[in-house]
Amino acid sequence: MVYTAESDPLCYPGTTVLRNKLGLQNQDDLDEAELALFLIRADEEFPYGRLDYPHYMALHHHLFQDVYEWAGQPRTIRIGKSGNWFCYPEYIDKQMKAAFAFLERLNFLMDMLPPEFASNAAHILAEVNAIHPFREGNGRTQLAFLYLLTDNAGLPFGAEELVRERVLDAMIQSFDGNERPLADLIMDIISSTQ
Ligand SMILES: Nc1ncnc2c1ncn2[C@@H]1O[C@H](COP(=O)(O)OP(=O)(O)OP(=O)(O)O)[C@@H](O)[C@H]1O
Repeated sequence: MVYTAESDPLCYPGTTVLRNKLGLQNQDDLDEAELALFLIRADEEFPYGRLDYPHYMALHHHLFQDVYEWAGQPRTIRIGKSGNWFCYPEYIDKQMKAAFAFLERLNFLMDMLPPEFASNAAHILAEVNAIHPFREGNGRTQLAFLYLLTDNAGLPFGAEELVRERVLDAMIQSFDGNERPLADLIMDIISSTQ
């Protein structure tokens, strides 16, 4: 996804292409390789963890370790999308700790009725999206983490509900303070019978 970014030391000089382990300096080539390598890692077993902040970072590392040196590490520059600026990097650590403390207080969303699970999971995802801890790969890490939350709660995960436009619209609305579409989407995901 294209970001509004400040001059970025993570990019090859004079470009908006992120430095990568493959040495690819063309964005289309990088997109293609990144997706292929991500899909291989997404198919593997995810790292074990406590559904906490370190686990979230480990998940990103797992998914993007073949592409970026900084996989699993928070970004250091300010970024935004379509006029929405995400958490300034100096506050990422504090905000992530707060989001994951909330999740722990809710006992990681276990033993909840589906609508309660959906609205709380939507809130966690909305928070983590507004923080946007990584320079790239946030959306895919969010959805991988949602899968871990459903799995831990013994709920199904209907991946067929993940229609790109619907996910994007729900995330953007959550950024603007309306978490309802995201909760409805999660409700459909966990109601899946496929
Ligand atoms: N204008 C916006 N405001 C808030 N959130 C947005 C906006 N545009 C996209 N997003 C969210 O940002 C996330 C995508 O972040 P990023 O591009 O870092 O992840 P990705 O995994 O590389 O991309 P994608 O999710 O598109 O595959 C998604 O959750 C998306 O819904």
